[in-house]
Amino acid sequence: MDYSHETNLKNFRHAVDSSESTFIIGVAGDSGSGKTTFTRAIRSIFGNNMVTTISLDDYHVLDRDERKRTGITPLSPEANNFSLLEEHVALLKEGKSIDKPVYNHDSGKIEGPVRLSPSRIIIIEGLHPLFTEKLRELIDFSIYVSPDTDVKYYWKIKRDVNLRGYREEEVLAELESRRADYENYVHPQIRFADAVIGISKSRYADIMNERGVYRVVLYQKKQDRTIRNINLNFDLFAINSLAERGFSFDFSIIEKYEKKMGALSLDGEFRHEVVSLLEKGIEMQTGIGPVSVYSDRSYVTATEMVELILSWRIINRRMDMKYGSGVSS
Ligand SMILES: Nc1ncnc2c1ncn2[C@@H]1O[C@H](COP(=O)(O)OP(=O)(O)OP(=O)(O)O)[C@@H](O)[C@H]1O
Ligand SMILES: O=C(CO)[C@H](O)[C@H](O)COP(=O)(O)O
Repeated sequence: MDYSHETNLKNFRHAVDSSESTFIIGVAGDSGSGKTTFTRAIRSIFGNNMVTTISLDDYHVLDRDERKRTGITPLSPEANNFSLLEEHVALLKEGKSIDKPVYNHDSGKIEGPVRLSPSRIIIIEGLHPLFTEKLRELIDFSIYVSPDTDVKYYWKIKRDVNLRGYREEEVLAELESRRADYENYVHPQIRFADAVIGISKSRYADIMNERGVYRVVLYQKKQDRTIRNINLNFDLFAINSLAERGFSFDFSIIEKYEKKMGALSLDGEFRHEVVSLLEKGIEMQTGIGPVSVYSDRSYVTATEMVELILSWRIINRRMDMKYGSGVSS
């Protein structure tokens, strides 16, 4: 579908295309917490060629053997080159290319460098995107992904055993050996994030469910203004007569991380019609349509709802940076 005739010049696509600087999104969280999964969804919502992702694993300075020998975990600041990362993010923000190292998860070795030229949006995802003040200044919008321990352990074991060649006992031992560094160096970044995604077991499904059904709470700092409100469409008649799967939601304002935050809690699976207005809004703003990830589905999960809501929030932030209060004119 081509929405270009419906968009005025002040849309997200125009804001992104006409700007010299790169919009930087930081996605922080523990290993196996769902950062890559979430980042991949945002990329497909915005269009893969508009967004480049950088994994902060590439900024490890100790390879796997060195970490094993010294007992230093990848979560420790000593295992990572933050000054190179800061230098690179600053260059990318100015639209300049970088020569980036590469951490090879198969061999456990540091390789490269490879040349990387920035696209208009860059997502830096990893253990420490919000670790230093300089990084926090450079990042325009930040997300912390925070699944409960039982969910995280299940995901991490499944991923590392099936895709990274580890045995379950090795993954559990590794998780145990990282616990203190997680608490000391990774989790404290949560208070700097613009949005926090909490994930826990759904009341409608087991942790080990194939459809990805979880309870997801989106904590967000208050926004000064929105470019336009987009309704979610809870049609009670359609829900009563059509929905065959359960869901629930609630919203409250809570005091968290020393500030007031909105907490939107979504659980279960929602009829696709609920998010269709939101999808249309995103399609019009990005000039990409239909939002290909979910358009042909009867149901979306709470995680997918949050991916769409956060994409809308990112669009708002980018447009606000470009046009400020003149955005709706
Ligand atoms: N929202 C989700 N719903 C269902 N499963 C998920 C979700 N997010 C993550 N997973 C599962 O958890 C595994 C790990 O997720 P992912 O690779 O995204 O984590 P990560 O934070 O990027 O990890 P790392 O930093 O170690 O690369 C995935 O392979 C997937 O099986
Ligand atoms: O915490 C991690 C983030 O993905 C990894 O464990 C870290 O990057 C080291 O990778 P590997 O376990 O493959 O040596």
